Amino acid sequence: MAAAPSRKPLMAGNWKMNNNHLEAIALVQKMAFALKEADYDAVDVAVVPPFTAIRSVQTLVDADKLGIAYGAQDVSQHASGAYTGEISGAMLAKLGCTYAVVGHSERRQYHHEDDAIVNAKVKAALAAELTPILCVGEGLDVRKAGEHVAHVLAQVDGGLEKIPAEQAEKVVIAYEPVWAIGTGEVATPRDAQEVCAAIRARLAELYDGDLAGKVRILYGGSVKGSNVAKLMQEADVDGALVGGASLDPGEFVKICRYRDLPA
Ligand SMILES: O=C[C@H](O)COP(=O)(O)O
Repeated sequence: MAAAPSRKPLMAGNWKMNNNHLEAIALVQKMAFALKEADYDAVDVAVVPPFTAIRSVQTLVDADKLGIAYGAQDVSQHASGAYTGEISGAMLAKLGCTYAVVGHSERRQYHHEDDAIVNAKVKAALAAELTPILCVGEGLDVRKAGEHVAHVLAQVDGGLEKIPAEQAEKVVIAYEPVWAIGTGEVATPRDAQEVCAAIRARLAELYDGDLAGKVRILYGGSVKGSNVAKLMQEADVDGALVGGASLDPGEFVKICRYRDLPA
């Protein structure tokens, strides 16, 4: 069963530390050339370039009135001040960013971001009216121990701590099992659905009303044109956070058009 019609799928390409600002322009131009109105009607399309390319992407998107949204790969937990190297939510909002990825496993692993920092970053993004894409996911050891659901739900609890419902409903959650990131080893649709459904059930416990039904939950980890259609058939998978495949415009457009692909 596919995602509920009330949740428009989101396909977001996280470029990670790839593409300078000139390469970014070329990539977005190629995507924009291929994507048609019907594609944007069917899915929200976003690119997440490195900070240094955001201004160039903004200029292109504005000049050509493109339907592609964009965001940042991280955001500071602080609003302003003496934080060398940090980029604030307000700065990103001023650049027209819609999204800020928060708590990506690479930030958690290489920059020691724990749930408290991730929670502060989610709050900072929301305060700047950015949509946080809150990343959660277990490592291989946790999965092998059968503790993946509990691990991910603890990250959801931590990331959303003290965030009121009117703010939480704007958050996008990305389930990215660490063992599937950049490895070519995609989670099975069943694995993805198990955890995405558990996340939605947790949202229903944390928040009243239909919030859980509104929040988009993405899957990320080795998503490609060859596996996206099957993943998107799952009821609680509302899109994908795509790494490597988003660097190839043809492949990313294929992912955005998953409906045309055989499942
Ligand atoms: O943010 C994206 C994820 O880390 C997935 O990366 P990947 O598609 O290269 O596995």
